Amino acid sequence: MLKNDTFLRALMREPVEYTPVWMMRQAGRYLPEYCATRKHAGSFLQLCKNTELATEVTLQPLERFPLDAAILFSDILTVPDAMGLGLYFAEGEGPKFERTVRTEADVAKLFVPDVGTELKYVTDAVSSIRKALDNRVPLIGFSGSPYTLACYMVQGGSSSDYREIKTMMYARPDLLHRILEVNTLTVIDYLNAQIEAGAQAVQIFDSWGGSLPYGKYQEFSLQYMARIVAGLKRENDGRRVPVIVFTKGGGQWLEDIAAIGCDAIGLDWTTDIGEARRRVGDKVALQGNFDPVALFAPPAAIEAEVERILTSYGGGTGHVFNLGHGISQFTNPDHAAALVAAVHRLSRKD
Ligand SMILES: Cc1c2[nH]c(c1CCC(=O)O)Cc1[nH]c(c(CCC(=O)O)c1C)Cc1[nH]c(c(CCC(=O)O)c1C)Cc1[nH]c(c(C)c1CCC(=O)O)C2
Repeated sequence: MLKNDTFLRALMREPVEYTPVWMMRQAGRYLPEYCATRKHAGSFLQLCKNTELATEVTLQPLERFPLDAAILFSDILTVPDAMGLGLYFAEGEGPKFERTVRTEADVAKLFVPDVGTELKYVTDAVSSIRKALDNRVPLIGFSGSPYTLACYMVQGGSSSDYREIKTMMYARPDLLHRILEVNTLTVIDYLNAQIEAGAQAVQIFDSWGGSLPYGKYQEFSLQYMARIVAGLKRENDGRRVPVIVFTKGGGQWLEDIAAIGCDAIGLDWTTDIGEARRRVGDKVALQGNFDPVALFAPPAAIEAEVERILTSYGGGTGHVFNLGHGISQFTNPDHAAALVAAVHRLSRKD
C-alpha cells in the first residue's frame, strides 16, 4: 500500500487533500549530491546503467523535498541506443549518435530491439527504485514519443531547426512513417516492461512534437502516441497505471491530445491552465505548468507564481503541479524547495 498516493489520485481525478507536485528533471545537475554521484559513476550513461547509483540519484530529490512522486532516473535516448545507433555525450554539447537514420538503406536496417535484454538495465533500475522507495510515493516510468526519438535518430543529436527530419517528412513521408512504426512498437514494449517492473504511472515525453505544423503533428506524432496508449498494460498492484502525454508546445492541440485515451496532459508554461481545464473538461487531468526560469527569481516571486497557477486552475482535483519543462542545471535547490512548499501550503487552503 502506498503511503502517499495523492499524485495517482490527482491523475485519476479522484479527491485529494492538496495539489501533488513533482518536477521534470528533478534528479539532475542542480543538486550537488547528483554531481557527486555522477562523478563517481564516471559518466551520465554509466550512471544510467548502474542500478545502485541510478537508484541513489532517483531518491536524492525526495530526501531534500517532500515531492509526491519519484521518476525513474534514465534518459529517453536509451531507446535509439538499444537500436544500435551508439549514444554518447560530448562534453558541453548534449547527446549525439555515432550513426544516423537518413537514407532508405538506414531505414531498412532499423529494427525493434529486444527490450528484455538490451534495456534490462532500465527495468532493473525500476525494480530497485521501487524497493528503495518502500511505497513512500509512486514511481513514474517514461519514454520519448516516437517522433521525438526520431528527431534525435535522424538529426544525430539536438537541433535548432530539425531540418533533416522535417525535410524527410515533406520529401519522403514513407521513410519517416517507417521509423515511427519501429519506434512505436519499441516504446510499447519498453513502457510495458517498465510497468511490469513496477512503474505506477508513465509519461510520454514529446519534446519536439510542438515544432510540427498543424496536421503534421496529428499525423506524425499524435497518431503514434495514440497507438502507444492503446498498447499499454494499464494495471499494476491492482490499480490503474495512468499515462501522461507531454507535448512541449502542444497547447493549441489539447482537445486532440485529450481524445487519445491518456489520463493526463502535461502543459508547458505558455498555456493558461484554467483555460486548458475548460477546454478538456473532465476528460483528462492536467500537469504543469510553472516556467522553470521563474525559479531564478526570489522565493516571494516563486510563491506568487505558484499562487497564480493554482488560482487559475481553480481548485479541486485533476491538477498535478509541475514545471513546464525540465529544471535548469543552474537552479538554486533552495528555490526548488520554496516551490514545493508553496504548492503544498497554498493548495491546502482551498
Ligand atoms: C529530450 C530529452 C532528453 N532526455 C529527456 C528528454 C525529454 C524531456 C525534455 O524535453 O527535456 C528525459 C529525461 N532525461 C533525464 C530524465 C531523468 C528523470 C528526471 O529526473 O526527470 C528524463 C525524464 C535525465 C538526464 N538527461 C540528461 C541529463 C544531464 C546529463 C548530465 O548529468 O550531464 C540528465 C540529468 C542529458 C540529456 N538527455 C537529453 C538531452 C537533450 C540531454 C542534454 C541536455 C542537458 O544537458 O540537460 C535528451
